[in-house]
Amino acid sequence: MGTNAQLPLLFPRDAFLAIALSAVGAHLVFKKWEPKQLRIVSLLLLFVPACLSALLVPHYGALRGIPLCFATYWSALSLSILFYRLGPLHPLSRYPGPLPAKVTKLWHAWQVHAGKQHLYLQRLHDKYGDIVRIGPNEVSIRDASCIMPILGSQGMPKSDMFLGRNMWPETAPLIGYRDPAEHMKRRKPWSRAFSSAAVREFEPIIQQRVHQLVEALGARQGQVVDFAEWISFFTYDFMGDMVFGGWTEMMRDGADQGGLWDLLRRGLVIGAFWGEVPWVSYYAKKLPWIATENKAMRVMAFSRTEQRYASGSASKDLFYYLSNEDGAEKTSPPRNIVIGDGLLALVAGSDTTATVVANTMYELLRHPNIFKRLQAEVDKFYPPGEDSLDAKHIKDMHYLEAVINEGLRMYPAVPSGSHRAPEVGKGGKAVGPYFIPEGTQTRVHFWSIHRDARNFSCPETFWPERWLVAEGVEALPAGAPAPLVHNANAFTPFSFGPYNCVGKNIALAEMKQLLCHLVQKLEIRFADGVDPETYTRAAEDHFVYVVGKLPVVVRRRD
Ligand code: HEM
Repeated sequence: MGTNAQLPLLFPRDAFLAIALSAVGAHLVFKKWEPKQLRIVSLLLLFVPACLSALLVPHYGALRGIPLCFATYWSALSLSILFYRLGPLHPLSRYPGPLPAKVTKLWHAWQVHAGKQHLYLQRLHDKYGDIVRIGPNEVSIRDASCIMPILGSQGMPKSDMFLGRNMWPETAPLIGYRDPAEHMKRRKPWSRAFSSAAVREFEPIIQQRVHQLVEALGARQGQVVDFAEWISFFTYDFMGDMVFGGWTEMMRDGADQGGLWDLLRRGLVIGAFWGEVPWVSYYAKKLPWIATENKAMRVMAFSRTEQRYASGSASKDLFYYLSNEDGAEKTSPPRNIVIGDGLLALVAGSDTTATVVANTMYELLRHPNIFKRLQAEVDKFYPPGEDSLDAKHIKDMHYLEAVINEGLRMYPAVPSGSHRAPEVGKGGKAVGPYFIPEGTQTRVHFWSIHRDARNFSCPETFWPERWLVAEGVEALPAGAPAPLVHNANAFTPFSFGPYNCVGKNIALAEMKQLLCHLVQKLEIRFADGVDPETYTRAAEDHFVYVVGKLPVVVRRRD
């Protein structure tokens, strides 16, 4: 009996084979169910090989048998994954892309973390074509005909990218809702808040904050100021007013004294990384230092929300709609949802608008003739003495609109788009000339589409006139490339379809008012010795396009 107990279950060769086959089995489990729970992952990666060691210990003893078993199991698992991802059986095998990206999503996540994702993806599209495999289960698309089938109402729902980005799953904000019906329901108060009528209610806040910015810059005339920083001060102060009826006073202080900015920006960078590899975030969020950082942000958001609940509505700010103070819904949403959405508005509305205005100003400063033409239009509608804070002429200012459109075209605030994925259980979706298999993260790369000569003539040139020519407002100037290529359907800075930017109306109103008043009141030039290219080089794509310093000198015009 004692002798039988020591008999090995299998000969060494069969034992190794059994271990390798078990690893392939584990791969199939990971592939089919994508388990994230630590208990199940540990079971598959640690417990199973630990048990299988029993097959080798009788041959090699515990000291060699256990490590040998683990090495065999993990190697077989890695090889199984590698061969599948690179092999012809993978559903994305027909799509080209860089080898490391096909092997692991960590490759692309690293590019995202480095902040140059927008340029990296543009290079990939130039090299591989309109569809590129940028992860084992992910593609990027640069084909304007795919915008509607991917992003439109019959398109794809959101992917799990936002599960990774979201700091606290229990306070999922609107942007993270994957279920189309839930998303539509949750978007209703936002749509009420940003209807054309409601946006007019925000005009006095815009005017007051625009006036404050121009005064603050005017008070610093002759000094070097970082225009990009001041625009961010402005957008944060404005969004604080618009969302919560008041929060920050960065323009008054000339600084982010509460440290809100740093906290949110760090969240943006790490969130962009996690969005690429949601399973990493699942574990990372449990790490003590990340948990502490999350907590700081949460405490800040909670305290502001509590204050706003306590003070009630002095005006119809966004909170008024989000918390159902307008009484449009039968039941009010729980506080955690309101907190999540309030914070989303602050982040989604501040950095995006700031980045577009800073980039547009950068191009205006590089093209003094365009700046002059804009100034001439502003002076025509708002001659000296006329209050350019009164929005009455803005709708007639076609050149202002063209300048802003051109800024949005060249510098979409979300350059690399947000992810979608075919509906679960449908097997995949045909999108233009492509078939996207189920489980494939899919993005439309706005940056590349906006800078594609098939969509826009001279795509790398800041040329606002293109918008006027395209609308028939003026003729194509002599010497311009004819015919004008202008694919309006390819212009999607606010995305497209049911998940598009809900704040588009307010963002446009804010940017027009701001640029109009700035140009009426101030002369602006690059500070001496500034190399404008440094500004473009410093820009980074962390889901939102983040700009560097833009040192300028201003002079009052009156
Ligand atoms: C120039 C300024 C802005 C640009 C270029 C911009 C662009 C975008 C883009 C590209 C998306 C992603 C849509 C998608 O997933 O397909 C988005 C979403 C969103 N934006 Fe904006 N945005 C801007 C300003 C604002 C403002 C001022 C607000 C106001 C709070 C705002 C609120 C939102 C929200 C809540 C979402 C999520 C919508 C949803 O999931 O239903 N954005 N934005």
